[in-house]
Amino acid sequence: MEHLDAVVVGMGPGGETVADRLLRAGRRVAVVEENLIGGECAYYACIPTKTLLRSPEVREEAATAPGLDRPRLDWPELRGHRDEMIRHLDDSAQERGYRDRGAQVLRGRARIAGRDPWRLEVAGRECTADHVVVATGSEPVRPPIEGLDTLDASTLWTSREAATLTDVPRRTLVVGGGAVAVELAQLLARTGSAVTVVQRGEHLVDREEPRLGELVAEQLARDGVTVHLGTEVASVEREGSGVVAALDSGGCVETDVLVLATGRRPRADGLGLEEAGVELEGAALPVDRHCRVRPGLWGVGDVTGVSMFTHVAKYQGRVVADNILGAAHTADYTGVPRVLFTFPETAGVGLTARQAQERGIDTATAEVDLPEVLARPWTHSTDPRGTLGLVADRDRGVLVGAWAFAPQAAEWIHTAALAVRAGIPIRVLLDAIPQFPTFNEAYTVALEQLGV
Ligand SMILES: Cc1cc2nc3c(=O)[nH]c(=O)nc-3n(C[C@H](O)[C@H](O)[C@H](O)COP(=O)(O)OP(=O)(O)OC[C@H]3O[C@@H](n4cnc5c(N)ncnc54)[C@H](O)[C@@H]3O)c2cc1C
Ligand SMILES: NC(=O)c1ccc[n+]([C@@H]2O[C@H](COP(=O)([O-])OP(=O)(O)OC[C@H]3O[C@@H](n4cnc5c(N)ncnc54)[C@H](O)[C@@H]3O)[C@@H](O)[C@H]2O)c1
Repeated sequence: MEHLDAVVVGMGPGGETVADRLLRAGRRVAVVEENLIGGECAYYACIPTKTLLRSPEVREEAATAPGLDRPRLDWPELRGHRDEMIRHLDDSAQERGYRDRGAQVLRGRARIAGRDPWRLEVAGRECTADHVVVATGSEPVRPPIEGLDTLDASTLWTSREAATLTDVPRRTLVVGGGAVAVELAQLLARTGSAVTVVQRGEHLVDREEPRLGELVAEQLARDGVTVHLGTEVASVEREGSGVVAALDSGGCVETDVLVLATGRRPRADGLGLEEAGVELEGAALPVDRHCRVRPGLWGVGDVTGVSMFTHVAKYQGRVVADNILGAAHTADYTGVPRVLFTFPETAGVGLTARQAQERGIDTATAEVDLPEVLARPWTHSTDPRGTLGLVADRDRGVLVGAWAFAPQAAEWIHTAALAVRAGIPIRVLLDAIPQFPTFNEAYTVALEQLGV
């Protein structure tokens, strides 16, 4: 039986980051993937959705830029570009790339078959390793809606089917109100579907500042999306080629497709972890601050349940690779940006005002309307919009959170992300000199409003 330095189980962005770093350091590595090398992100999640959202965004920007007409959207062409971006669901080049770099590529579902040393079984083959990295991602949560089992794949989608869609449904019902629901609702509405969103929570994007949820709801209304808040789908029934969904608030929604966007759960079962003495925390693989589960066993990405983002999976991948290679690295999640690639972009980092108060922080907040205080929104669009909010700790004189709803917020939220992560004093931030005319200038105005 072959012995390796490390086996990486699951080749999404988390697993790929670890494998790449260990291979660069000359380690003997096997990578295991049961579906496509690149993971959910590359084929079914981040890449297709961001690709499909971009053309409608450009169209909107053109429509509000003086002297330009609203361009026509060619769906087959956009879909064709999406297909190229997701490599036509073909990872043979990725497999070849890893083999060329000296990695063993094992195709199939991995199972831990023993420990001391770690022993893995994949499609009837076994190997042992000093290190096993579990990077198996997450899967969609299926809510207990009566009648859901009677729907087939043509009428019941998860984000996977939505992100790889061929034809835009005439009517879509999106169940949920988080990142997946909002991005899909906007992209479907902007490519021609009549979209309804049914969200159980009282706000959209309910992990964020409630004000951000209001702004997102206003935007979806502009896009023609009907949003039901504080509502659940009680039951569904087939009717002809479509579906009728009964709402718990009374009334019903007729749709061609129902998309489940009700959260994701870490995918750690069936790996033989419990048999190896590892107890899961809920569905998540519990890791310490070095992303270690046990000596020689590591967890990376969505499976850890820490924060389900590609950038977090990649960060944890860097942390694990450093620790395996002997450079102790402790993970710190204080400045993780959370972006929705809607138009305008929606971004948050750090704590909401409520979370800060619950932690006993003497909290100061600010909210600025960007067109009121800046030149940039006006040079950018004839329909200038945008809001920036800040959350500060008065005693420490630092930012603990920020949120924004504005063009390009995905980029400039990183100013706040760095400030929160590094604890940059507000007096230093106030003495910074942001470029004129940019959205970044909003920080100076909002920081002054804090009065800290
Ligand atoms: C619609 C949608 C849009 C998103 N957009 C963004 C975005 O814009 N930005 C962002 O940061 N995040 C986004 N996310 C979240 C992002 O996709 C995940 O956080 C990211 O993919 C996690 O990476 P990972 O490496 O942990 O797992 P994954 O990408 O899920 O990869 C895990 C891999 O492990 C494999 N695997 C699982 N079990 C086994 C096994 N037993 N044996 C072998 N292989 C196995 C799977 O086949 C898969 O390829 C989005 C998510 C969704 C659903
Ligand atoms: N741009 C990005 O970075 C991006 C994009 C998409 C997804 N993601 C990540 O993927 C993960 C999953 O996203 P998500 O939006 O599926 O999950 P989520 O947990 O963020 O949101 C789920 C939402 O669905 C609602 N909900 C749950 N059950 C419901 C029910 N039965 N009926 C109606 N509403 C219900 C909840 O109130 C919640 O608002 C998140 O961690 C997210 O960060 C990131």
